[in-house]
Amino acid sequence: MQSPAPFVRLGTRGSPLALAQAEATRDLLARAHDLDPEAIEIVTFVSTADRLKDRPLSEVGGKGLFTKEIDEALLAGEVDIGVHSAKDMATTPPDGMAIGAFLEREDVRDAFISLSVRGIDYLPEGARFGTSSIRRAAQVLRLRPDLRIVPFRGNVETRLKKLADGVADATLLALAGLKRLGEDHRATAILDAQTFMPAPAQGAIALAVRSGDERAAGLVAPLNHLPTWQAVTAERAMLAILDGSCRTPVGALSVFDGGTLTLKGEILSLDGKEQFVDAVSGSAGDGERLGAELARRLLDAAGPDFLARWSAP
Ligand SMILES: NCc1[nH]cc(CCC(=O)O)c1CC(=O)O
Repeated sequence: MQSPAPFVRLGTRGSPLALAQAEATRDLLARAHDLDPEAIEIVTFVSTADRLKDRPLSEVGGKGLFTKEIDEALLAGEVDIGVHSAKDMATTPPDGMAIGAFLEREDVRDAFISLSVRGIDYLPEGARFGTSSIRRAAQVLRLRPDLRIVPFRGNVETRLKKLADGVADATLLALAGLKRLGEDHRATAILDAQTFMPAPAQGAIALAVRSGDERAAGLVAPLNHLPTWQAVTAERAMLAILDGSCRTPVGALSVFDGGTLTLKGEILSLDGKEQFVDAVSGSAGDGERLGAELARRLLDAAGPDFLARWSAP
């Protein structure tokens, strides 16, 4: 006998973190619409980023690679909702797709993890720092130019295993991911977001839908968290102008004070020696404009050739 068609299908990558995010989405959908969670099917995809996991993302082409396969399945009608880490998404959604909601953001900060020392300052001269993020590498090198950056890709578990195997002396991971995996006790220290600005949209989960799919849009709408939407919109608008493809180190931090959003941002040279930081404030609903304004200010300060000089190959 054929089993009944699922009520709604979620598309996700198959990593433990991606699955945890899809399961959280399923539970929120079930609760918001009084559905049996069993009626919500989770369909997993292997992304290009997962297949090319031995090469730095800045090399293989960046953000769209985490979402491509899921985007295609969504457009083909094989799934109804794509569940993504917002920081892995291209700043412009592919044709025919829209972001229907951002779930309430987790902690935006990065966690420092080491099995030998309690903070970046304590690493011995020339220690190996494992990261494939050009933002994290630049931020770490800015403080500790003596450290050696070693490539460190793979999912969260793989990276923790690499640390245990001695591939590097320390690494940085998003605290949000560790929390969602119940692994935040692995954090040796939590970095201050003002000095170690997170990636734009870090800690937020985006729900993608087909443009014009009213049913899917209606399903995800109650899950949208407005302050997250506003903050992530501002951060992604900044990123869209600075660099949409992961090739320039960019950090961002949104802070709310009542209805006012302050967006702080930075761009760095790959070696961390040059850094431009600025902030803009305005109405929280004006994120697109705030992000664009901050990006222009940073570009003006850095000079016209900064991005060309300091983009990853
Ligand atoms: N690029 C990989 C990625 N994409 C999202 C997260 C963490 C979860 C999040 O930011 O929501 C991670 C891992 C990491 O940076 O440690």
